Amino acid sequence: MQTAYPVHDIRRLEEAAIAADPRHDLMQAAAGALAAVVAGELVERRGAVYGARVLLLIGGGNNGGDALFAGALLARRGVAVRALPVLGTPHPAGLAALRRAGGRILEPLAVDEQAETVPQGCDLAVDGVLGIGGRPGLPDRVAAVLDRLNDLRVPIVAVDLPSGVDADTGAVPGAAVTAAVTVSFGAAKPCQLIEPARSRCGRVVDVDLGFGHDDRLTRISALDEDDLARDWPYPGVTSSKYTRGVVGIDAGSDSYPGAGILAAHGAVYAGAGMVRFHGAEESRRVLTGALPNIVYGDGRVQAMLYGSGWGDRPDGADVIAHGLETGLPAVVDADGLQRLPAGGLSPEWLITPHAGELARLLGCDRGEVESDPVGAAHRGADRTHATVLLKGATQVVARPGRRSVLIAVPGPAWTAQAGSGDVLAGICATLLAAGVPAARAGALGASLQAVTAAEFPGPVPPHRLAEHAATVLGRLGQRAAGAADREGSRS
Ligand SMILES: NC(=O)C1=CN([C@@H]2O[C@H](COP(=O)(O)OP(=O)(O)OC[C@H]3O[C@@H](n4cnc5c(N)ncnc54)[C@H](O)[C@@H]3O)[C@@H](O)[C@H]2O)[C@@H](O)CC1
Ligand SMILES: Nc1ncnc2c1ncn2[C@@H]1O[C@H](COP(=O)(O)OP(=O)(O)O)[C@@H](O)[C@H]1O
Ligand SMILES: [K+]
Repeated sequence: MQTAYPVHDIRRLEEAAIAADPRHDLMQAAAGALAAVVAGELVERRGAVYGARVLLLIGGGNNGGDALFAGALLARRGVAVRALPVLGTPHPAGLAALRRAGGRILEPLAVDEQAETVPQGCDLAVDGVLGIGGRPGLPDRVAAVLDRLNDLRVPIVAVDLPSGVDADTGAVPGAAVTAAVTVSFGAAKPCQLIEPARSRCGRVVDVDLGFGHDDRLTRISALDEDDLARDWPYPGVTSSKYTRGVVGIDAGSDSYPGAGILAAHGAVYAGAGMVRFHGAEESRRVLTGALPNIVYGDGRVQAMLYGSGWGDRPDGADVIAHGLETGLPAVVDADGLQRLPAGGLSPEWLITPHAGELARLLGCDRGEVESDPVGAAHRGADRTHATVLLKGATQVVARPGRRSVLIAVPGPAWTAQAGSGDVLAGICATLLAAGVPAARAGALGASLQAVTAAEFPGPVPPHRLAEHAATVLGRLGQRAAGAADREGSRS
């Protein structure tokens, strides 16, 4: 699990670290770590540090200061360092340090000349334009320099974060750096975890600056495959179908029978103890042949799924309202999302909108949701009183009244196809039926689908991907059992 903090919290952590030890010079520590990473890249890419040519892109804040002090350290190791001020007035002490070490400061040139100053044969560029003080987007003249670096295939090491991205939301609304490596100081920023900024970071090196923690921090916590393997509710030696959980599925319609079929595949292949199908007649006909283990009579159920493929089902709102009265946890997906009770749901319920569906719930544009998925997921949870899994390139889980969020393991965009959402809803309902709390169910379910798509890449249809998820769970379960055995033999 990796945890990022919003910029205002990172500033608080910095202040606390400085207050705790005023002599600890954070900028020198940052610059030292940055220089070491750049040196490592130079060795990897050209075999030696000495004699390399490095261009520093310098903005007017402390991010530029980090780059200048790192440049001074590199110059002392025989690197030909040139600094190009591209924004604002460069950090004066950093400039002086670079000069003393033998680095060259290029004249800030006229708007249309900046791009020409990128030297031929430049081995690497350092992006010290903007850090956590940056507003997203970069002026055209900086974009021109980046284009030139890109044309010359010069790799960029970003200082703290790639300049131009929105550090808190992960949005990339204008020109921005695409880094080969990002050297991130003190704590991870949300842009390291949220697309499209995440892909702009390249390899991330986290540098510890001795920041502490406190309970007021907003945590943006990203699951990894180890978390998925450890937290999945595998059957134990004494499990029965009831302890594993009975999933009730009310999904599909005569117009969209596939959704019911796909949701049932998701539930079965995610390991439900039993699946009771209460959905469309048309879906049933296929399911009896395809998945003969599914039952159709009324009986015990531990979690429900409503809404996938309902279309314009007229009694949908009543079905959900009745489900709420039973007190069982449930997933509400797709068309069910337009039929939520005015009084809201419950935090034990998981709703699974994509950006368009959440925008409709919030009465805003899809673009607004996509440009700040964490913020939008919060608003969705607060509005519906339910736990929200916002689907998309980055899958965010938010709980009502809670600022911290979970982010699922990222996966390839192969899952961006009709029917994936239905399978995912079935997977999440299985987790609820097994007793997993709604937030963890959303994060684990989305992670399983992503990890499966990464392991079985290509245009695999969603019901086949569901089958592959069973294979992945088998593998993860063995790994988790092995890890538990090793842990047991140590203690
Ligand atoms: N404060 C600390 O304790 C530490 C800070 N460090 C560095 O300091 C950075 C933050 O420094 P700053 O707060 O000075 O902020 P930045 O270096 O991100 O730059 C802020 C400056 O750029 C201008 N600016 C912002 N967005 C712009 C845009 N889109 N176009 C044009 N100009 C824009 C602002 O007006 C401001 O003058 C961190 O990212 C990190 O690199 C490190 O040295 C580690 C310790
Ligand atoms: N760019 C992307 N990269 C990775 N996964 C994606 C991307 N876009 C969508 N997904 C995932 O694909 C699935 C699509 O679900 P959804 O849009 O609800 O499809 P449907 O409702 O048609 O079944 C979700 O799990 C979503 O998070
Ligand atoms: K930067």
